Amino acid sequence: MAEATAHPPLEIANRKRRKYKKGKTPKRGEAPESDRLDSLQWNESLPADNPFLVLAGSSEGGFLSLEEIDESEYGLIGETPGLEDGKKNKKKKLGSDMSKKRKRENEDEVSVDDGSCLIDANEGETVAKRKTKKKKRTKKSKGVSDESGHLKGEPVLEEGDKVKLHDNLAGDKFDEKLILDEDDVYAWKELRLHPLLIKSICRLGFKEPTPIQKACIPAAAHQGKDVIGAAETGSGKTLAFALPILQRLLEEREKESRSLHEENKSTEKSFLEGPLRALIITPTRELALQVSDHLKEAAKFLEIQVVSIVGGMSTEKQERLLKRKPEIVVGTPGRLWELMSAGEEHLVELQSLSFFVLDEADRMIESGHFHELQSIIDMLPMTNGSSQQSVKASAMCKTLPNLQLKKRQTFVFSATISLSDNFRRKLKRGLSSSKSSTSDGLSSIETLSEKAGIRPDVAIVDLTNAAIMAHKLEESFLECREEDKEAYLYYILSVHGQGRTIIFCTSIAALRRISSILRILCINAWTLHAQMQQRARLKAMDRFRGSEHGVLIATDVAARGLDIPGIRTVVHYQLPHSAEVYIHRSGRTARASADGCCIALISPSDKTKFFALCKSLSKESLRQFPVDDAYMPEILKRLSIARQIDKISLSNSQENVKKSWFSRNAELLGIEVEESGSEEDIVKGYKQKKMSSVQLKKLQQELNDHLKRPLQPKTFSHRYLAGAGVSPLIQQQLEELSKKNTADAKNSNRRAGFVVIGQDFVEPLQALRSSGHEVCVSVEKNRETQKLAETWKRTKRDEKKRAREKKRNERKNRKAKDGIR
Ligand SMILES: Nc1ncnc2c1ncn2[C@@H]1O[C@H](COP(=O)(O)OP(=O)(O)OP(=O)(O)O)[C@@H](O)[C@H]1O
Repeated sequence: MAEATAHPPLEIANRKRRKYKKGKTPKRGEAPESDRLDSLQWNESLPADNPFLVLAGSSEGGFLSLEEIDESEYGLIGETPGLEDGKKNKKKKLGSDMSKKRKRENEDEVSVDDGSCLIDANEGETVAKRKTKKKKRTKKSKGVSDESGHLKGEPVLEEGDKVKLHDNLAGDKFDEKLILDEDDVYAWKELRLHPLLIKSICRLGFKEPTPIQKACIPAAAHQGKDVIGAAETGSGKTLAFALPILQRLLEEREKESRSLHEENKSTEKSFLEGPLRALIITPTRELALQVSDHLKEAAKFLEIQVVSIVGGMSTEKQERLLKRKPEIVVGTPGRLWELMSAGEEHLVELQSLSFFVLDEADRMIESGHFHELQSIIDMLPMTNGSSQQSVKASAMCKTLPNLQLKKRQTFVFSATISLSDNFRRKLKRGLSSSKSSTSDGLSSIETLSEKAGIRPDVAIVDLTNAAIMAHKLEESFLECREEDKEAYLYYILSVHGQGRTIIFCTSIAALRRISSILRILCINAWTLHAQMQQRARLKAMDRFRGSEHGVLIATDVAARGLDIPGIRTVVHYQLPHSAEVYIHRSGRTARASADGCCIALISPSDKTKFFALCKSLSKESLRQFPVDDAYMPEILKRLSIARQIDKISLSNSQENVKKSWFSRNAELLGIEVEESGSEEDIVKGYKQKKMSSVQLKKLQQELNDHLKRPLQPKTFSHRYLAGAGVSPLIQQQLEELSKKNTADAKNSNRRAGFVVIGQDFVEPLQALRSSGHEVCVSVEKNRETQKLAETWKRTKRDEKKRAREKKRNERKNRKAKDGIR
């Protein structure tokens, strides 16, 4: 059954994302022996005082676009106790909930911008009231989404609120389905969280706190301490700072309503609107939106507004949202500072700010937005200010109960924070309180923490393990020539393309190129980079989230914090700028309790960088990603056609852009444009255009023919319908067809026509586990091996020399003896 194209199952296969065909066999461009890692030479150009060991950030440019330049700096100073494996992950649900929500928000531009959330803790009548109010408000600010159109509710918290809240936990009011019972989340009990928070946790299905949550929540929520927290990627750091914030806000409300009750004052008070209590800053927009979603999920049963303030979205809408006085604001430094410097009331009245959070703190200090962050920090009231200052603060905040004028807590979190002993000692001694204190040799993250007002009794929770990477992550590399990277990427996606994959590039140019090639090859890939409109960025993220085997090609804008369930593979198409970025990029997979793998594509020019990276992460060996070379001829054939198509399409579109620019400008100037050049040139131009369009059609047809057939290894026998890379569904259909064919053959006394042999897709992680082998990547060891090899060669050379001399001497002696005779 060689002509498989005629078969209906294969017709189905053709409609699938990946298309296959057996093709001719051009030779795979093998990397020269000298380029292979096994024979890697210590590159003398790597200086003894390795520049990659210095973690330095550029000081110019935009925050996002800076992640898309072609320079690298590696180096991590890590010291760390192990991280327990103690988390159970139900994040899929959360992830899909969030994704659905974002989808809803995306449908309405306004709601995306808004990102505010009202979490309702009131009884039925209040809900009714709120509904009417909501209608009014929606009328006022046309187009505001349901979620962000939250209205001021009127909760009545009285004596015995706790009991009421417990009743809420019983679930009579909320018809929300909880994944877990209160009994299932017993492990959370010791953290003494508010019952409504426990209910949210039941809803999220998180059976037990992760180690970072266990360590941070008591210190932050009950001891009122500042926290510097470091733990591996995907370990639940967001809730580690979010839960203490919500806990304290809830406790304060209860106390306040109790004291109002004691004073026999009306306890009918809205907690929805109030001064800003928590300001959370993240380095990227997507992360800010994700963190605010996460907070909303955690605060599902509370009456707390969370608003996200990020760039790329309507400022007016965000101002409107801030007028509702949300207690929690999550944002990026650029837009926050833009609004603050314009005097946005809610953002500049910071006397009652109780929480200041820097998520992915080490990223904040690296580039352009540091100045904006610094300006925001300068606006914050001092945490350990004099009593005079407190008096001033109290005077300014007449509306605030004393309760809320407590000292501010600062949380600094990341997966890659390393604090010097000097800083730890300094913390013990007590930091100087002045904001103008200059860095006395402290690294920037330390200066930042100090300036943000970290107090001396800060809880430092460092749970990063010695390897720093997520413990269920399997790292690997694939060595190839620069020009073969596209082929190997296609190999990974087509032979092993199971689950979601993120491909990281450092430059937007590379991202554009590979996304165009992959699209021509019918692999539907979405892109994410800083030059995209925010709307398009969110759309790409949503589509990627919604596609089970989706492919996202991203710059380092997506490297930090993004939590998308089901990412099985991370491909480092280009190596990142620093070891930190490598850790964060790789951490998009193997999150919470899931596993995953990352593959770094290493060309000869990447080796120096790669060695430096391995050295700074203390890696001596790494697994080589296994490649079945038998697939490469067909892959290279497809790729060669795709490149030709890409080239023609690119030059056509460039021509069109040029033309449209010219005619547009001519139109603006009111000039009539005539075809330039001689008649001969014009005819030649038309001919060329026609030729290129004919060629394009021909190439497209040729590629379609290749893609119609399953991707098969060169050794594949035509007697079989299916080879590797056939999805389980197609495999099953082919087997049924085969059975039918065999039965028909029996009935008509013919020999059975075909046999089906195939295999399910093997995802990269499985392939790596089954046949990836360890290769030494330590520069020192490579140097030692090289020395040994050189010594061995020298010994051999000497031995040969000695043998030759011996022979020569023997010959001489023989001749001398013969002469004497
Ligand atoms: N106690 C828990 N049990 C199970 N899953 C949890 C728990 N806490 C958080 N999660 C889930 O784990 C995932 C990762 O959490 P989060 O995004 O907070 O990680 P992170 O440590 O901030 O990662 P990164 O360093 O990459 O930013 C999320 O999907 C979250 O819902």
